[in-house]
Amino acid sequence: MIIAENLKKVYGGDIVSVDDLSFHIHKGEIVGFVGQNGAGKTTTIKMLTGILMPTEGRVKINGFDMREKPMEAKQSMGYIADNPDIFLRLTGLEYVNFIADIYGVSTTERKQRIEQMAERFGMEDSLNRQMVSYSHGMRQKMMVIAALVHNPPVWILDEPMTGLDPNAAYELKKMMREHADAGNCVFFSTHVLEVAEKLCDKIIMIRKGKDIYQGTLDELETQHRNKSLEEIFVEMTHEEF
Ligand SMILES: Nc1ncnc2c1ncn2[C@@H]1O[C@H](COP(=O)(O)OP(=O)(O)OP(=O)(O)O)[C@@H](O)[C@H]1O
Repeated sequence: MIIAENLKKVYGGDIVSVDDLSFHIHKGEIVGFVGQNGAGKTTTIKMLTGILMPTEGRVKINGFDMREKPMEAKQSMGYIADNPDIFLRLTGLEYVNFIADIYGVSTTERKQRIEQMAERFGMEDSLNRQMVSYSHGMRQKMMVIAALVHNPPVWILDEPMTGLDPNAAYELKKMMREHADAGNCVFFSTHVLEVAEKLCDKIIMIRKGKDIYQGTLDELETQHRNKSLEEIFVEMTHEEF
């Protein structure tokens, strides 16, 4: 459902942020994307979502090539950026309706989805307040609701748990599992290794823009006997200064 082929991104002519990165994410999978600060996770996610054009390589979402069929590719995905501080003058409901209008979601469908997700995140009573008055976590919850209001098959989430309280994080993890189990896929970046450990079918670990591991956590732990994921991560992403 997500195909990244030989992705490369060079900023300003000489900063190689992502370098020859390839992966496939299939139906039914939750895949965690991990790596140190500055490893190239957000840059990769921006290429997957069509926000940034790759310097080299290509992206396919749900069978649609991002260069040739950008509208179809984008229609197939729900994307949560790493910063929820946008459109703060709108109320939560106005923001979600604005996104639902862009995707052409019918009134009945959006009402049902907004109500259902607002209830799961405990946001029912805050939908009519301006987002400027929200806490960071509440803004993050609205980003999740808006990103999923068109019921996209492919979810691409950049550090989605940041700022969420334990209840909301629990709900989102449950939603991710339900979504994958229904024959869709979820790709998300995280610094929280316990989340990756508990939730993901596979992980992709990158270092300086290159992948250093792709596969299941079981395989990784078998390769590094008697070590925790944290110890393995530190060992594999360690840089010589
Ligand atoms: N607009 C830009 N111009 C120049 N360099 C950039 C730009 N955006 C990112 N970079 C560089 O690309 C590299 C990867 O950055 P990126 O934001 O993709 O990392 P990340 O893995 O998401 O990091 P973090 O975990 O801190 O969010 C870093 O060296 C960063 O400085």
